[in-house]
Amino acid sequence: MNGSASGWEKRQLNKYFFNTEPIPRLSCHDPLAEELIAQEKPVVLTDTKLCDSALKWDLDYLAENMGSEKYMVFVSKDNKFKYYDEAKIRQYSSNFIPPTRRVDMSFPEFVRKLKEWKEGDERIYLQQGLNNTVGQAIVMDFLQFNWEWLNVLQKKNNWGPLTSNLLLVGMESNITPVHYDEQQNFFCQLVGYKRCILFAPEYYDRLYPYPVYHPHDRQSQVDFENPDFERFPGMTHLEGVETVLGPGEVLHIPMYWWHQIESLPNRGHTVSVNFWYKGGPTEKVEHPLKPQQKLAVMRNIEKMLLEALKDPAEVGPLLRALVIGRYTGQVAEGQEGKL
Ligand SMILES: O=C(O)CCC(=O)C(=O)O
Ligand SMILES: [Fe+2]
Repeated sequence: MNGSASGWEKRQLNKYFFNTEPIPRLSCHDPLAEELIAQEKPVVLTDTKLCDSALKWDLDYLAENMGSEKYMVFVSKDNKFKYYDEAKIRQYSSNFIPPTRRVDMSFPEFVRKLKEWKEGDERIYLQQGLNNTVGQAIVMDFLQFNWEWLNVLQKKNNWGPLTSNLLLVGMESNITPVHYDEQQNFFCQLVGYKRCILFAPEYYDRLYPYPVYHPHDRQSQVDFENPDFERFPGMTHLEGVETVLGPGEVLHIPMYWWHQIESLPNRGHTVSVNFWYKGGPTEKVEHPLKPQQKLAVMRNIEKMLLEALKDPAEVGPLLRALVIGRYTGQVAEGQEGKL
């Protein structure tokens, strides 16, 4: 993979400890592209014209047309912006220290901060769902998205409704650490370049997700830049797929696929917009279940246990008592599973 012609070079990419294969890059008219989407596999579509009307959404255009509403901007001391659920902090984790801080600001204020930024300052990342407060020009651009193409795919794949379009405006080198989402995603790059590293849902246990009650639910506990192999030995077996997404390109991130997204260093800021769709209803369940179906089952079991026990600290001992020596080859030591 050498994208120097399209504006980036391989040596700009962080070196990680796992191998990756390139994600297929196809025309949206190629039948294989639709096949991959139907099979819930990632694919880069190079010519959807999905957001061509938004390729002009640079900082000045957005500052002028986003309206005067305040937008969600995350502030980080380093280049990582790990998501956390504010409601889950209130519910269970009063001692949780958020790794980033949310500051709401108007778009012109955000752009001013971006332009004034210098090495050593805190980094910023705007992440805001598009809503009806945006100005008329943005509404017009939005209406010109290639909805026809999207609607056909949504129907073909039996997806649920579009739930939101997240607008992401980031600084070069910003990283959204590895996590999975519970929705289907068409991720559309508008300005600048993003490296997208994905892992299949079967890597669930090798990426060590936080427990569901935790504010970092759906995020991996693993840090690719500082991997702790003693604590997370399964990561040594990771194999990913990746691509660098440029303006006008769309990446399908299937539901439950792990992804880490990095704005390339030294290539300027980035603007992206995503399309999140609810997954389709499961029609006929076939066994063995697919990894993503097992993952959904595990999430439900975890949530039910928490609902019953009320205390996250009680979930682990109960699960250990249920499993060790009964569903595992290990002999129970009699204290592992203290209820
Ligand atoms: O672009 C990013 O930084 C993160 C995007 C993401 O995780 C998503 O669209 O699901
Ligand atoms: Fe995501």
